[in-house]
Amino acid sequence: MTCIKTLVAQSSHHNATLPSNYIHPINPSDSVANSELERLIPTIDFSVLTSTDPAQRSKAIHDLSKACQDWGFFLVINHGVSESLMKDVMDGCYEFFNLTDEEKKLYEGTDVLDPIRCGTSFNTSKEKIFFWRDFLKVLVHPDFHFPDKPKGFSELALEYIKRIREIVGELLRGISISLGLEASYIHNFLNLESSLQVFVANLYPPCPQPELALGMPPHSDHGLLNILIENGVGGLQLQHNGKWVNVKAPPNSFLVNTCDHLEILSNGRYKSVVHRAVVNNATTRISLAIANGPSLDTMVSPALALTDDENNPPAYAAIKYKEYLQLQQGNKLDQKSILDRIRLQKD
Ligand SMILES: O=C(O)CCC(=O)C(=O)O
Ligand SMILES: [Fe+2]
Repeated sequence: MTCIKTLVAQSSHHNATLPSNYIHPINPSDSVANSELERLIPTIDFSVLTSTDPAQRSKAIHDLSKACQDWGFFLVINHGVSESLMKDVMDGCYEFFNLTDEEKKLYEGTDVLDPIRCGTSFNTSKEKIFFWRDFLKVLVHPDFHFPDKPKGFSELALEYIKRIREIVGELLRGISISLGLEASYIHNFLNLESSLQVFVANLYPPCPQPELALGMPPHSDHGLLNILIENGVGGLQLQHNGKWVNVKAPPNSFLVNTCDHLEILSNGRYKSVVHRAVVNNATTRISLAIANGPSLDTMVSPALALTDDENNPPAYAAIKYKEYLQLQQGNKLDQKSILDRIRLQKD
């Protein structure tokens, strides 16, 4: 399967049209919201969340709780990760995608749980219509794997994912408290000492007919929190009250979305947000998402303290994270289809 980068390089620039196996029937009800809504996306100031002043900290936890409940999405600012590390790791992604097809072929992988996998679309073995996206996915925690090219990329990535893990740890402490649980509840219950972290770099080259294509379909993510940065070219949209809201990260901020296992753990209080990536015909977009989940062999179920048999029965069946991940990565990416499989009927 040819990656998009090569496909674009091979096609003539004049009168380029989108190959028919990339044309998606666009749903006309998929309306894009006006930019007003975009300005309402919540922002969490990380320095306030980690403040030693209890009043400041509880205000930030309250904001975090509202962001998770109302949006499933927020920006994080003042997180302490240096601009140069963020830039260097993004440059590494760019250089990785610039390796030759032969070099990248070494990292292709065959199984959805292979530690290093690069490819195109989402899961070409299950798709008839493809997405305008190339990717690199690497399992980087609890064991660190990484491609050995380009030179120096692996060291940068290791430093970056460590910092992300610290930030995710703090966010999840705040989220535990906001759910009325002990600060360390999520960490202990989901064995975050050996949490799964996946490094996902996405490349969206310019597309000849962007209105007919999609970079990624509407979907939610596995895991707890996904931390995303991008190269200043917008394309991410999230679903909010039935509309698609464009999201663009202000320089040096993180885009954070809540994922399926937080929805399960919170018994539906914090729903994973559906999002997609659209493409453009002018500029290459790169995004880097770090997926942060439970440890692979954890059975995830709604927290006991958040359920009761009478008014609030468990809304999701318990499932091992590894099994969920295999289902999500091994099928077509489609809305919340895997979460829907484990929803329990409410009478
Ligand atoms: O590139 C983006 O903005 C979205 C990426 C994404 O949704 C993912 O990697 O799961
Ligand atoms: Fe995603």
